[in-house]
Amino acid sequence: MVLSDLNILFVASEIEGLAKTGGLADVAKSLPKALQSKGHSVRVVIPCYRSIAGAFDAPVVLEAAMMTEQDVYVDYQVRELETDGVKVWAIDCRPYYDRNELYAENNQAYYDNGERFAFLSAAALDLTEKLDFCPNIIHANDWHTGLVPFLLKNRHQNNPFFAQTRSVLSVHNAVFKGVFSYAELRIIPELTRERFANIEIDPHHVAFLKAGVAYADKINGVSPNYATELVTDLGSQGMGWDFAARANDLVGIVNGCDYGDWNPETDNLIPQKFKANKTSMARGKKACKRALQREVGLAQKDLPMFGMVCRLTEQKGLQYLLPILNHFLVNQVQLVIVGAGDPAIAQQLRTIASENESSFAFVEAYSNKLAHWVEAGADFFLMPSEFEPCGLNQMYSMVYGTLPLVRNVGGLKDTVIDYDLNPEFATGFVFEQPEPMALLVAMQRALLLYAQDPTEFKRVQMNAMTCRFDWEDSAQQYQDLYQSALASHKHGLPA
Ligand SMILES: Nc1ncnc2c1ncn2[C@@H]1O[C@H](COP(=O)(O)OP(=O)(O)O[C@H]2O[C@H](CO)[C@@H](O)[C@H](O)[C@H]2O)[C@@H](O)[C@H]1O
Repeated sequence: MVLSDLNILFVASEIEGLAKTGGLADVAKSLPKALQSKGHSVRVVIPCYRSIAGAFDAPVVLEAAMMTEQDVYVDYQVRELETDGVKVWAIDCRPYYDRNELYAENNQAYYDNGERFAFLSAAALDLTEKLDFCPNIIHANDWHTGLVPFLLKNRHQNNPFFAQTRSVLSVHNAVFKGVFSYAELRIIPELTRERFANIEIDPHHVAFLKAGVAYADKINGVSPNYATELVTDLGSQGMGWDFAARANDLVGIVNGCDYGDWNPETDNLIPQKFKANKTSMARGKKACKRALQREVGLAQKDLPMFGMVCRLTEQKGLQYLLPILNHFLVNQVQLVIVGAGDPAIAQQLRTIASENESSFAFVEAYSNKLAHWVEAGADFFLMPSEFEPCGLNQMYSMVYGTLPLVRNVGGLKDTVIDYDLNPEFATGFVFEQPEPMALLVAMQRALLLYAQDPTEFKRVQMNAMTCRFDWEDSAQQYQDLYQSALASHKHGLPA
């Protein structure tokens, strides 16, 4: 097998540029692009959501019907789009995907998500055969596509088209398992004919993520440290046994940073571009900070600024920040949070913002422009996550000279070097304990460096700006993982 010549079918529920709610989308755009530039033929399969601009005008490359239940066929079309030179096959099946959002509305998951994403997995296999794109590797991502490896082994095990195909599952976030009852999954007849104890969470429910973990030929967590956490009870969020059973096939591969999108020298979204030298950075960041202050209504002063951009969930560590926020804002400091999600967290942030109008801004939104502005204009970027499989914003922050302040978990541990532990190579600040006081102490440490030693602060910013997390390196590791999947026997059903 010539390794630069693989056919790779990358199946995901979102992709940056077309449909995005979080970091999975960034990976679904950047990794296929990096793999393609290594010479592989890559196709990305996603649902054709209503929100994808121009999707319904994109050319139809396949009209198909897939049998779901006995004698029941579901019609679908495949529309061909492109992001950054990579072909995307969007499954146009309007009853499932023509909705306002991707997964949920008003914080309420769609009632038929089990069926919608079971269909995505089954149709990905159906369409690749009908389009005669014979994949060496099918790369599934998270629970949404966890049934891909399951179906490859339980539906297509004797299909000659897939005789040489192996599957890989990337785990971006094991907290979401995709749990559905057998009764909800009638469109997957394999699951109505018999029970699969190895993917069940109880006699009536299966978890799509367990299906992916049980049946993929190879599995990876999205950072080396996350891969080690996944085999523990705590880090796997209840799936430690499943991951431990596959420990020999589990590796960690850190995500990269797409420097085409995130780079202060070329970023057309930010108010002033800047380079990785002290003068350019100081001027550029100052202009970006002023613009950000104006945009979010903060006092236009030369104050140290902390930023945060995230989904509002406990994962992101807001429960550590909220109790200390008022206390921290007593300092000569500013803080801006851009986020959307949990209404209760949003309400608390709104209240604190109304009490601290000149020093704290909360923008309840999902805004790519503001994400770039915060990365460029802030001095520090907060990621006090309870858990963080990899994290991308800490890498984005670094290249903008915005020092990440992170908890020592998951991929944050693999990517940020703490100032006090290793001043020479430091790129940010790291704290250990999952508690508000530990976060506060780290924030005070960051402030101290900023206020007491501006020259040293700039040196650390330069460290961060010149640190590289290239997708090319990660793609090389995925290529190695694909190779080991291809070398593995087409094993039968796991016990
Ligand atoms: N309000 C907002 N406005 C604008 N942009 C916003 C935003 N909220 C989030 N984003 C953007 O969404 C992405 C978030 O990426 P992360 O990796 O930090 O988190 P996420 O938890 O979604 O991803 C999961 O998958 C990724 C990919 O593997 C892992 O890195 C991560 O640890 C794991 O939890 C970034 O591009 C960020 O800028």
